[in-house]
Amino acid sequence: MPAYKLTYFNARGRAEPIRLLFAAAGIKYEDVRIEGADWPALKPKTPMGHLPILEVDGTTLCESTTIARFVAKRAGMVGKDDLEEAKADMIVDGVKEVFRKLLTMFFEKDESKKEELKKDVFENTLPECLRSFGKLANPSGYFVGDSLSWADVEFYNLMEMVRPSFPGDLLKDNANLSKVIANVGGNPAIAKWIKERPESAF
Ligand SMILES: N[C@@H](CCC(=O)N[C@@H](CS)C(=O)NCC(=O)O)C(=O)O
Repeated sequence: MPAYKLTYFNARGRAEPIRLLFAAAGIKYEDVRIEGADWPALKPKTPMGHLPILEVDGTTLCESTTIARFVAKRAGMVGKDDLEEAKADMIVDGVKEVFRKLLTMFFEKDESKKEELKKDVFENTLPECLRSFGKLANPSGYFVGDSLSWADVEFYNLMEMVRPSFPGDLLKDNANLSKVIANVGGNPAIAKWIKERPESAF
């Protein structure tokens, strides 16, 4: 059995979709969380100078979406054929667009600019994304086929990130997306991971 070692900071951030996928697949891995103080020494040893990285069978992978796709492939969670795979990729790329805007907002130092970005994300980006995604998810609550894929997991993770700072229920008029959330959150292995995972700010 391959040995997997995932290295990131003690945060959910860009590593959490990968951890959720490992959990869903029941694949054992080492969940290494480094301290900020240890990063300068590790950085030059990583393939592109950032985290997360995944070490597997003597190869070190980086880029969180690449790693998530790789784990999803090993778990049989990318879709049944190339069209389903492309649809799952499309959803994940859409999720990452929103994620990028959220990060820009979180790290903005100028308070008035931050407020503007926040308004734009919550009044435009997110509602538009949810409207589109709601039409792309099927009524059983999956983006592709009739079982959990990494697209569902990435979407779930995005919603976990935005929900605490969004006033009201983001998905109240969106039955398909509510079902996606229920399918992912109700997966016993994922629910167990969420209950037991280490505390982290983000
Ligand atoms: N596109 C990369 C971005 C990775 C990235 O920016 N990682 C941050 C942590 S979330 C990092 O390593 N920051 C420390 C640094 O760049 O020195 C990915 O998705 O993995």
